[in-house]
Amino acid sequence: MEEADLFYRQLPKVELHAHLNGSVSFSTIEKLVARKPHLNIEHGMTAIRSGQRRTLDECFQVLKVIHQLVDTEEDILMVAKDVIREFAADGVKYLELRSTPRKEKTTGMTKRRYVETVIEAIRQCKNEGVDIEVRFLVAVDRRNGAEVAMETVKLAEDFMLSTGGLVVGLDLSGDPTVGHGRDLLPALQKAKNCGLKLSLHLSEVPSQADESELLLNIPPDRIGHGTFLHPEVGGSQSLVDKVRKHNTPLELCLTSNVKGQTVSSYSQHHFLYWYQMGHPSVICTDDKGVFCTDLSQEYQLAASTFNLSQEDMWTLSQKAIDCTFAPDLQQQLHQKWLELRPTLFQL
Ligand SMILES: CNc1ncnc2c1ncn2[C@@H]1O[C@H](COP(=O)(O)O)[C@@H](O)[C@H]1O
Ligand SMILES: [Zn+2]
Repeated sequence: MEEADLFYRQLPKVELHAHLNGSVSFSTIEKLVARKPHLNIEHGMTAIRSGQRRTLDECFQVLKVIHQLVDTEEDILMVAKDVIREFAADGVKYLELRSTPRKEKTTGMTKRRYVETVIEAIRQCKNEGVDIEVRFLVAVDRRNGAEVAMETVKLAEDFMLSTGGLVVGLDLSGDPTVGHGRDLLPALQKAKNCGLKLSLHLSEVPSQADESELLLNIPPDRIGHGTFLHPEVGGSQSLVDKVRKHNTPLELCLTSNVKGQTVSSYSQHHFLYWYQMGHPSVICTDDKGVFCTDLSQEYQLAASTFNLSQEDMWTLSQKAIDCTFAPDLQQQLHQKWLELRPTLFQL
């Protein structure tokens, strides 16, 4: 392994934006395919390799293929445990996973059981001594509308209260070209009021300025992507001001945006805009399986693209601790970072 690779792998990291089914690795896909040969799914259908580009719409098709492969309780348990172990092996010390409980008829289990299964995976990894803290965000898929969103919020609230703090929040995701955030506002507001933290995908595609304006008024606790918020790309100063006023951290996923073609190249990524402003910006993977990446690679890409030093990247990873939805763990994580620092900078 090259020295730079080793540095980014050993760098302790925080992952805040990872969709469970988008994070399924090649080796887990192989196990799933072996369980379901009749589906005739090949790996080319579940991932977008280096140098390949897809439209965002095609990315959602890929996620649908993965959903076909991950459709029983055993699958979900295996996938969640594999994903957690892989993040841990990549040097992630704190992970916030998010996933959408699917309709009972597509998985044979209730949405409640779906969430319980992911929680079980988190608990099993903890008992096995995997060196990572994991928290969970229940995801609302915007394509399913207001009523399902409200049900999901209730489910998330129940789990927040019954899991001793493992469920910390709610994610809003799904195809950004479908539906309007306005309809989901009551559900999101309710989530916020009952103490769930909110991470919302905002302005992932152009022409969502109105929706973003509305959703930023809630306000969310973190923003996923925010690709088109700033004026240079069709957003507006008023959107930027809102984000700045609340100091709302952004979850930035370089490879996801480049492969999904909402950003034309790494050097054009809006990471630079926010980072230069000193705004809290957290590098994340989004869907490490689909986009064939991992968090160390994303850190390394940001460093090489924007000419940042290892020291800069250290600071970026350390600051991400303050953006987690687990305030009870932040002090302990800072301590861990301080303990690990000497070994890293001796390389
Ligand atoms: C690429 N950009 C993206 N934009 C918006 N939503 C995305 C996404 N990538 C993934 N998801 C959301 O995560 C689900 C898959 O994981 P789970 O089944 O929930 O674990 C997708 O169906 C979509 O709702
Ligand atoms: Zn996402």
